Amino acid sequence: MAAPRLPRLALTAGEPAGIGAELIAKLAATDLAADLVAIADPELLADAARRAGIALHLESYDPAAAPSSRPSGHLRVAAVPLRVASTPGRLDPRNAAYVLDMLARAADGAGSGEFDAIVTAPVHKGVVNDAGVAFTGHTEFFAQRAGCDVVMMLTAANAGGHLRVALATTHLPLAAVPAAIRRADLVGHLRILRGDLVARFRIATPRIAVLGLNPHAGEGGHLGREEIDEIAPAIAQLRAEGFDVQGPIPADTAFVPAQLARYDAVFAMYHDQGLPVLKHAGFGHAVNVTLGLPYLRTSVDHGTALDLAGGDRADPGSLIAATRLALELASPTRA
Ligand SMILES: NC(=O)c1ccc[n+]([C@@H]2O[C@H](COP(=O)([O-])OP(=O)(O)OC[C@H]3O[C@@H](n4cnc5c(N)ncnc54)[C@H](O)[C@@H]3O)[C@@H](O)[C@H]2O)c1
Ligand SMILES: N[C@H](C(=O)O)[C@H](O)COP(=O)(O)O
Repeated sequence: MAAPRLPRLALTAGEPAGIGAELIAKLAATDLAADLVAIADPELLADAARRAGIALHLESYDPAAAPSSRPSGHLRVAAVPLRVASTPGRLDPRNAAYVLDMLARAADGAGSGEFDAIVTAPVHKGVVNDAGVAFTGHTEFFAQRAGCDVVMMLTAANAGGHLRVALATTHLPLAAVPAAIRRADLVGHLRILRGDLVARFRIATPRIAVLGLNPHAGEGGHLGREEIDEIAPAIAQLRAEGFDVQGPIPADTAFVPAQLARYDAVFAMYHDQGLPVLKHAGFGHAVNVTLGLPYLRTSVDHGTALDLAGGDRADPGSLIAATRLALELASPTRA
């Protein structure tokens, strides 16, 4: 019997002034058995590899060629040209279009089944906005392009298991969060979270902890009403449908080990309620997964690290973990 085909993964190189190209060169230098296609400027990749002292052999990617694994140090590239030469550590809004072109190429390829999953290196949200394009992150970009609602979840290996933190809201100012905590949205996002925990993560009956928004989950309404008006009704609706969803749980104690052991995932109300805990536990090896897309997308747990760009100082641990997770979870869509 023929061996199952490896999933074909699109790797986007992210902000050119950051560490993305170096990370991709380091990933290519591993012996990870995968059908990897970098989406990037080939010269930028070659330059990053040289600066990091990595022997990288780039080949041009032919979408019609049979999927194949690659020898260590080899990488196929779907070329997207930089708009202007890039200097490590120096953002240039003129290259925002390059960043968006890479994401669009990956999204279109994944949407058409050319790629089984997308793995993204970090982008700089600010410089894309400085270029005049409203952009809050990959998660929202891919959701908008696919025309669907999504959930951001980060996962990290934890003593004896996995810490998974999903977010009710993503990249918005803290002042805008309370207005975004709405029963219907919470129900929709919890359905996506549960659906992908079952379908992709193979957890038959996921147990989900839903956090409160306010201190002590609102203290019975004395410290805020979102728990009473929006979060508890969303939980009650889903519990009536048979979901194993508990809460609203006070966020300050939700992450103590005895509590965490009861759940497969924690659903936090906002970015900096959930992600500092996850990154404290697993920074450098955790993975960001976008749930709800028609294809799989994983990413690193860190940013562009402009302070490290242009040498051999970036740790590729999270990109390697994101690639491994994509290989594990992606279902090949082509024969
Ligand atoms: N997946 C993504 O695209 C993603 C994720 C997070 C942040 N960002 C963006 O990155 C930009 C910079 O964000 P930031 O400065 O808050 O966070 P950052 O993660 O870039 O840097 C935080 C600290 O971690 C270090 N660091 C980050 N990655 C590292 C690596 N691989 N190896 C070793 N050290 C590493 C940096 O040197 C810095 O000291 C922002 O625009 C932010 O929006 C993008
Ligand atoms: N919220 C993510 C984090 O803090 O790691 C990060 O900003 C990346 O988000 P996107 O994957 O949406 O770009």
